[in-house]
Amino acid sequence: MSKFSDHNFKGQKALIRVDFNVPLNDQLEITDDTRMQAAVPTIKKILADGGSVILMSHLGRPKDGPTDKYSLKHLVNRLVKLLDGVTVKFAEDCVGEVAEKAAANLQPGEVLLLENLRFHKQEEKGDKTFAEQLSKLGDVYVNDAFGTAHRAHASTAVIAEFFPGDKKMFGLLMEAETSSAEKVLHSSEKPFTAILGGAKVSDKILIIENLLAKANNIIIGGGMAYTFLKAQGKEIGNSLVENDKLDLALELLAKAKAQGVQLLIPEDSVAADKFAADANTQVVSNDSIPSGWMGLDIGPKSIEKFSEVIAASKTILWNGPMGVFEMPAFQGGTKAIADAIVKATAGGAFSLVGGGDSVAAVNQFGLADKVSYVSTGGGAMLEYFEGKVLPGIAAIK
Ligand SMILES: Nc1ncnc2c1ncn2[C@@H]1O[C@H](COP(=O)(O)OP(=O)(O)OP(=O)(O)O)[C@@H](O)[C@H]1O
Ligand SMILES: O=C(O)[C@H](O)COP(=O)(O)O
Repeated sequence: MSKFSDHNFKGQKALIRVDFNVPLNDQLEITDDTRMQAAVPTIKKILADGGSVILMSHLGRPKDGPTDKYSLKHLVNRLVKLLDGVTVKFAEDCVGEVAEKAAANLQPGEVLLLENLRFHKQEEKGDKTFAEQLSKLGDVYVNDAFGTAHRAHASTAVIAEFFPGDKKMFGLLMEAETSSAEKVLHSSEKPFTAILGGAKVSDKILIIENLLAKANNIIIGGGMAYTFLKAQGKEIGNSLVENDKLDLALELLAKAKAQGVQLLIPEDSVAADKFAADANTQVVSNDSIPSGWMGLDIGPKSIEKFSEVIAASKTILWNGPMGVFEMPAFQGGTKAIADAIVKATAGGAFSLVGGGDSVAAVNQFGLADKVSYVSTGGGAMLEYFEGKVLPGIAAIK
């Protein structure tokens, strides 16, 4: 493995895996470009050395091949702006003739953005031939995708096999992220509170088990909470649920109790009669969400309880919004939890916020500079905290 800052990229084509999985609205506009901004120092150093840059990333979770909604072409203009007007070319496929030609024609000082890696099924399968095809596009491989480092995919892990030790390295973002996470891991003052929310229930529910060994309090909000509530036999109406995780949820509740960890689940919700910004809403107890309604935010009692626990914490880890914060009617819970974290931070706690949407929420509320560290990793950050060696990191080392 080579050290990024010691490497001179003059005349080289650097193939960088970035995590440009940014949130887009219905008009396909970027609503938060934190992850793109975070990759800029790495890109600029390569261009300043006299090299050229080939960027590859996924966007969302496309299931059926190329889909306009998930095209990285929607990011080109923003990238040009963030790079102060540098030429950014776009290849409509990440492998094959289109990509190879575009890479071959790339001049020093230019950037080429490849189309969404996940338009090919081979990416997530970690296919070797696909990884080798990608590897041919660049002279050196730089992994700067901390947010995707927990995935053992072709572009994040397998590809590293095709570069010799002095031609593969981490980028500046990856270095910064891992050193901040190490700081928290080794200096976590108690009480340590982990706050989890969002919609990726099956991904994140497994992380809770490992957090039980580290945290004093685990707060569950967002879509994830309803799997726990249903497991306890509560009526959750049409709320988000993963029925194959009900037993696991019960097991986690029992384990938390046995280990003396406070696992907090929301008592009430802001429920809606449809998943829409103009839905009818009502605050309901989580004992019984009316049939046909769905919980889209935590309610006032939950906010009060969660805020008390946060106020007494010295280390706070937050991933996943408390509700559908993209819609004003359901952003109250996420905003209140963000405020509680900011207050605790001002009082001396260390707070780390990570995850595409959690970071977007903190930015939307103008609070990003009031927490201790904003990470571009959501799931990746959580897995790092579990002490796992992330595939994207292991592949380079
Ligand atoms: N009660 C809920 N029902 C349905 N969706 C919800 C609910 N609460 C939150 N969400 C949605 O969860 C999404 C974010 O979840 P996600 O798990 O992707 O978080 P994240 O911060 O982006 O983390 P990561 O970076 O790991 O993906 C948001 O789009 C939000 O609208
Ligand atoms: O947003 C994220 O957590 C990363 O970009 C990884 O996305 P994934 O969960 O779809 O693999």
